[in-house]
Amino acid sequence: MLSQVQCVPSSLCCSFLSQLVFTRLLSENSRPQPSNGASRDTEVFFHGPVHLCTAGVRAAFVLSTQFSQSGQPKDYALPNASWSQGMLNLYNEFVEKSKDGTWKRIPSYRHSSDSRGKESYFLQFLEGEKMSKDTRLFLRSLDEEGLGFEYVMFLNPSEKRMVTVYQPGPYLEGHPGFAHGGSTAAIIDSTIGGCAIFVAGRVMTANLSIDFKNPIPLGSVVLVDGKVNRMEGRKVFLSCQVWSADGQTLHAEATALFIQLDSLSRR
Ligand SMILES: CCCCCCCCCCCCCCCC(=O)SCCNC(=O)CCNC(=O)[C@H](O)C(C)(C)COP(=O)(O)OP(=O)(O)OC[C@H]1O[C@@H](n2cnc3c(N)ncnc32)[C@H](O)[C@@H]1OP(=O)(O)O
Repeated sequence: MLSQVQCVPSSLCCSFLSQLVFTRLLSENSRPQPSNGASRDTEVFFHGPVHLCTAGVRAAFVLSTQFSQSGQPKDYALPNASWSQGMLNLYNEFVEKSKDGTWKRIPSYRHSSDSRGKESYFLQFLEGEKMSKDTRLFLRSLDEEGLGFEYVMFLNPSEKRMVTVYQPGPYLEGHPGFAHGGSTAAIIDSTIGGCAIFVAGRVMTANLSIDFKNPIPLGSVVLVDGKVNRMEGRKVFLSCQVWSADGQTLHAEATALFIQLDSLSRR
């Protein structure tokens, strides 16, 4: 694990740069788009066939990490090589529970603009808004598998409940060996955010209160279990618990208030 972590910064850097080069070789519509100014630097950096070859290999890798074989945006809420056996076990458990329709796996994309179609809530959320292709969803912002947020959400519509099977990676470190509390807040916010969206459509977090009970070891697997408790007008009240995979350790408890939005146009 250590060697993997140590080699990642340069690998991420290469990946980023080769993304930029690759976008120059593809049509304007290809993703990801280079950021402003960076492409000029990249042009200089990648002079010469060796660099271009390296860039091509890296670009192919990056492309394969962002698109499925069908050319559709990649769904990141599916197993990958970084998932531990514990993560796979819980995933399989919920896939099994989904067979009778009680639970439903929620697909997860890197860009809000990829999340179109009937599964999408982003489209509904951003209807009429400009959907940028230059942004990334926070929890899917890293290129390499296993370094950040590895997770899959399952929705139980009748219970208004969302469970996230979550494996925090080494780039989420706070205290040595443990997940940063902010990363835990982010996965809680997203889990209950999904619940609130299911119940109330366009919402934003107004308040999130977390009691951190036990630190979460990096690389461990936890269950983030959130649900809607009640709605009062535009206010959606939720609660959430974060448990170790074996159910023996309560890592965190949270309550939250989400507010249903009338419109984003005034923002
Ligand atoms: C099938 C489904 C699949 C889904 C699959 C999804 C999977 C993937 C999910 C990813 C999900 C990402 C989830 C990220 C969620 C963010 O992280 S959102 C980002 C963080 N939040 C923000 O930036 C919000 C900033 N705040 C604001 O914009 C505004 O303050 C708000 C929250 C929209 C509220 O403003 P407002 O609409 O003007 O409402 P306002 O009149 O102030 O308040 C309404 C009521 O709420 C009360 N209230 C407001 N704020 C508070 C507060 N902090 N405390 C207590 N009461 C409050 C007010 O007192 C008022 O009460 P009443 O007088 O009606 O009784």
